[in-house]
Amino acid sequence: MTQLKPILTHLDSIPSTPGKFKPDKSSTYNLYRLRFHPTLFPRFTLWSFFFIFFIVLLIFFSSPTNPTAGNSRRSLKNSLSPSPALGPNWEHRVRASARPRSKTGFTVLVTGAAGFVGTHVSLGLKRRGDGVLGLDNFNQYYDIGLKKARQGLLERSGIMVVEGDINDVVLLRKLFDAVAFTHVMHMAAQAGVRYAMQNSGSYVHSNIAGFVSLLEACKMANPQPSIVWASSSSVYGLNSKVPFSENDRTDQPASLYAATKKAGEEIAHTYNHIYGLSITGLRFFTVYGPWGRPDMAYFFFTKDILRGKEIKIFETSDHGSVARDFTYVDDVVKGCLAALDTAKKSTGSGGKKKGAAQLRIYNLGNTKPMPVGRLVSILEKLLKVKAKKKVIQMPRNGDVPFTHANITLAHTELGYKPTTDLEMGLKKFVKWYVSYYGSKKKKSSW
Ligand SMILES: O=C(O)[C@H]1O[C@H](OP(=O)(O)OP(=O)(O)OC[C@H]2O[C@@H](n3ccc(=O)[nH]c3=O)[C@H](O)[C@@H]2O)[C@H](O)[C@@H](O)[C@@H]1O
Repeated sequence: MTQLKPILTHLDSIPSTPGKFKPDKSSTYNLYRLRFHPTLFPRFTLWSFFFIFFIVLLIFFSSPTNPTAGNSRRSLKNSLSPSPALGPNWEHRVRASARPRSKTGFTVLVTGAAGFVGTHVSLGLKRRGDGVLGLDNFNQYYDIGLKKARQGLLERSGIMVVEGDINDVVLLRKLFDAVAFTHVMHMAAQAGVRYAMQNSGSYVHSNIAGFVSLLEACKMANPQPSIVWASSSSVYGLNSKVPFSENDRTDQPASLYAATKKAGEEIAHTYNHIYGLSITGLRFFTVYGPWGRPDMAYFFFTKDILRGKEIKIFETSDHGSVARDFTYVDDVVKGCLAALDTAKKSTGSGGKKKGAAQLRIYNLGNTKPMPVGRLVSILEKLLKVKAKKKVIQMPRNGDVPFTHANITLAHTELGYKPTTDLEMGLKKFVKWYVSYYGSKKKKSSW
């Protein structure tokens, strides 16, 4: 993002429509002279060749026809670009945002703070008096307008969201220099199961390289923070034993997304083992709710039902229903905060381990899997619109036929107890959706 700026600034001075370009007199005069001066002709040809080549390059790098490619280029730029000049005023705001209300409050860095769960977790922490600093790269995976609106929500609660990528090591160092974070709530990720078939690089960039970059910053910090991060139910992959328990095998992921989350769990093990970082991974089960992600089925089904557009309901190859353990976001937030509250301190400092540290994994699900068809009929009832449904066989796109969480461990150790059923959760979602987009079709760009 930061490296895009100079290019965009430059582009600002280039007319978008050549016909609208009004060169000043001197340049017209010079061009005139260049064009008709016989000795300068070869130089002009060379010059114009370079100019056109440069313009083509600019167009190629600044206006991707393929948002996917644009995304990965943008992420790459984020990681390579120098951080913006971050002055004393910036540091002052960063510190103010991260300062807890009481001495016992936590000082938390929330990555992916403008994301769906990141926003809710940030608000939950702030509400109870913890200091929260957000970090988000505002990538183009889905409507940036929605992310900016979430940022507005956070800012109104006194939470600053720094715009930057977890791969930006200079920025991370600045943040950790400015604030002694007691905890890191790591929610930043390339989410979505099916999109991995379009943009594999962004999963590696955010979920693997980005995670390592963040852990590097945490390991060097003094004191080291405790880390809670978002893993995924997708790590259970093609397992058929239900419900899914934390000690079940997780070695048959069905998507690259799942594979990168599984890799994250192994990476967490390494940083815990070598550097004494206290790390807790939370396996979220299809989290939904207000301010949700437009790429998720419940969200775009709502949009399409309201627009009278056909929706596709996946079924298994033997015509069985596909089911998910849909989990309401407020329940997940409670699990996240409980994980933070029970996290022990990291034992190392400045890159050196001083003793064994805590390493945990928990399922945060609802324990009541629902067929996708049932999700759709609840939406139809709430929206008072009949959906145009088409049942098709689940494409080979990384989806798994069902998920079902065993939450005994989270219940015992975190006191986690989901209380929102799908009807109630979708009712809250639809209420938000209609207030945000209107009951007709407002521009949700997914
Ligand atoms: O639990 C998780 O770990 C994952 O949950 C969701 O992934 P998913 O459960 O696939 O959620 P959706 O993409 O919203 O799909 C929900 C259900 O609708 C189905 N579906 C999806 C799309 C569609 O057009 N039709 C359809 O029937 C899917 O097969 C799935 O059963 C999130 O998108 C992931 O980021 C997250 O990590």
